[in-house]
Amino acid sequence: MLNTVTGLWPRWWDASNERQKLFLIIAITIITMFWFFWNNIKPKKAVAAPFPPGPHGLPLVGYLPFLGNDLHKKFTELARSYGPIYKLRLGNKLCMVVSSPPLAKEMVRDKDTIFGHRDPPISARVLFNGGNDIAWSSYGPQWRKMRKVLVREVLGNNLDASYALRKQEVKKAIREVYDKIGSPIDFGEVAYVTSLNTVLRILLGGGTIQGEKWTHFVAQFRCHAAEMMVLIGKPNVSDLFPVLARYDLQGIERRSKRLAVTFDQFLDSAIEQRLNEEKAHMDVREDFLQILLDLNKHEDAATSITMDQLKAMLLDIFVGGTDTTTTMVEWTMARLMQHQEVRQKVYQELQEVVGANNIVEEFHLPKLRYLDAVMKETFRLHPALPLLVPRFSGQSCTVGGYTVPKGTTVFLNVYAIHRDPNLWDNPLEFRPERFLNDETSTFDYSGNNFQYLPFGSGRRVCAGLRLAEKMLMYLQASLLHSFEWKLPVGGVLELSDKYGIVVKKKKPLIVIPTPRLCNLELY
Ligand code: HEM
Repeated sequence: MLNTVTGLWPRWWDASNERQKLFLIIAITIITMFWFFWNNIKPKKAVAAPFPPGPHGLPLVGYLPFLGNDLHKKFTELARSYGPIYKLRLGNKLCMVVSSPPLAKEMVRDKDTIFGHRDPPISARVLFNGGNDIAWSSYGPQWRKMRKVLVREVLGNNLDASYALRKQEVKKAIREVYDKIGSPIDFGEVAYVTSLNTVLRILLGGGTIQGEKWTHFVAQFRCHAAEMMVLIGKPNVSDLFPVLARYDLQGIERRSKRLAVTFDQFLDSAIEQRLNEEKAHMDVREDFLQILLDLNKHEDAATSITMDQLKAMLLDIFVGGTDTTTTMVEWTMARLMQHQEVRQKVYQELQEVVGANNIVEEFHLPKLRYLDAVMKETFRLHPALPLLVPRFSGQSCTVGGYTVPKGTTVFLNVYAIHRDPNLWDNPLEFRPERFLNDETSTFDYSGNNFQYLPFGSGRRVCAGLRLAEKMLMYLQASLLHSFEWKLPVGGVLELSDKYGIVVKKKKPLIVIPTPRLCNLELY
């Protein structure tokens, strides 16, 4: 029996071994098939896109200590090492910098609602009605309505109506320069005083404040405006480290609150005076204040605005239009001083289009094609806002295949795009003719070509574009047509810039005017 059993055992063992092998083979096949099926058929779990590359900073402060003073240049330099999109941490804030046309398009055209938000600094939040103006408010119904009111109701049909007010100020500027014929003058100061007067005149100057009273009003406004620009432009520890905001270590919030009250009182008194003029049926010329007061009385919810919105919009137009215009007029003149042959062509065009016995009028402007190219080339090399107004991502998304988390501050580096040798021939050369070529003659300021974005692009493109174009060309053409300008003997032309909310010339442009027009009554 035992023998039988032991005799059977090896055979059974062999057989059972075979069975085990078979079982093993079947099991492996099933597991392999299952694994294959699982990996290939089941819906794939999304693998998160990586973060963009970027420089490492220090704990707590991030890259802040390495930024230096010229943010636009530092950001351009970093793009050479890290590519067209990179990240860096500034204090508590995650920031990204984008500097190529395809990525700019992806951001402000394809994903415009995500990047249509802003993250205003505390100073702007305090000064601009809680950040509920146009420039600082986030994308949403309030911003959409305010922007529509500005673009359609205020600037839409009324720009031509306010031409008389612009003309009055430009004529005044020409007279003032004429009084200084032959002596060196600070061209930026002339441009600033004229821009300030022009913007305030079209905003508030249609009423009865005239003469000495107006001069005093402008002088006061100038002081407050200067402080406002300092407060908005100053890096604030409270913005970079929100946990410290309650201590207001630099006193910026406190000063902004005080200034906000001053502006409020200032605008209140201008509004009150206008309402009194209305009551007394005085003859008031159509300025933006009048248009906005009429909208304040509208019943229609789509266009009516509150008094707070009215004041915020007046400040937006003021801030948007003054420093930017001044800076661009000064840069253009500096470039013309550097390039005599370009200057001669501008004068030749003015001679043909306007003539020596006339002053420049706004209807001449569309015919000044060469001057237009000069301004575009100046904007290319010296965009007034080289990083635009920073955007803020409202939700997480990807750009260029990289993750951009919700709440990231995004800078679009227009300065780098405008000077990119892959996009522009000899990009550092000042050559207005490039805007008269077939390829580039279609470049305009609307932001539709992502290679050229001096006024931004997408939904948040500059809301005052039409006014800006008119003011800039009119002022520049008038100052050029009325005078020859030259550098003082031994004067050196400096073209370096200084970073700020608006990137200005580092050193003032000092030039000497001489009259060009034969008819002295034109001055
Ligand atoms: C040379 C003149 C000017 C330049 C270079 C300029 C440039 C710019 C730029 C780059 C932006 C940001 C765009 C973006 O984020 O994509 C902007 C926004 C804005 N600008 Fe201008 N600007 C000028 C004149 C004006 C004028 C005259 C006004 C007044 C009506 C104005 C009102 C605004 C407003 C309200 C915004 C905010 C738009 C928004 O966030 O929706 N700007 N500007």
